[in-house]
Amino acid sequence: MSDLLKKWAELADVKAELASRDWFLGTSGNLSIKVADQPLTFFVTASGKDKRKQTNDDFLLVDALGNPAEPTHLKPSAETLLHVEIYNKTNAGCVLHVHTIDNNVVSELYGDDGEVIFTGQEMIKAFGLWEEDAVFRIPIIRNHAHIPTLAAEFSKHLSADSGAVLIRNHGITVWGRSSFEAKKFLEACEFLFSYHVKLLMLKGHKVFTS
Ligand SMILES: CSC[C@@H](O)[C@@H](O)C(=O)COP(=O)(O)O
Ligand SMILES: [Zn+2]
Repeated sequence: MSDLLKKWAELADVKAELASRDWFLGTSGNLSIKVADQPLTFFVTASGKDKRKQTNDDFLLVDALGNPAEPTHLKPSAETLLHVEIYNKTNAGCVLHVHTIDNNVVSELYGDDGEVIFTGQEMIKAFGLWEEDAVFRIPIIRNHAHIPTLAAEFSKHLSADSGAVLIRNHGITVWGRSSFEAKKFLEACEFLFSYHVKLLMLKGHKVFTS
């Protein structure tokens, strides 16, 4: 198998796994994997597709500006510019973006604070934070409809080779050095969001019934 096909297969595997979690509702979500550094090329999901389906049109190769790197009838994801920012500013190898109810609820709950903070939970070790009192922060940015504006705001939070940013009432974008790391980050984020939302709901319930 060529290196290009290996990258395609790697991204297809991640996509299938996220689909099995039902994280691509209503054609939402986009994924990418870096293929080469100089010049930058990466596979990104084609825009507007049902990402739960597996087809030969799932991904296309794009360049450092997010434009198709070879002739194709496919359109790169509407949010390709965010992927471009990540690959240009970090050593990330893979970028994952999903819309879930939990990530949207958390982004709205803490949107005015500009970040959500997690501490005292075993799961934050997934982000490489091993100290008992470690704190994990996820920035929350406004959901600008104008993608270059969204990408510019998103870009301010790109200082590490792995990380996560919530886009308010939209979704989460996570990146990692490898597809393994990006998926681990995404799963850990969604675990924390789901835990937090359930805890708040139960606490509210307790307040009302006690
Ligand atoms: C209901 S999908 C909304 C889209 O604008 C976008 O947010 C998204 O995640 C998918 O867009 P896509 O262009 O398919 O990558
Ligand atoms: Zn989106």
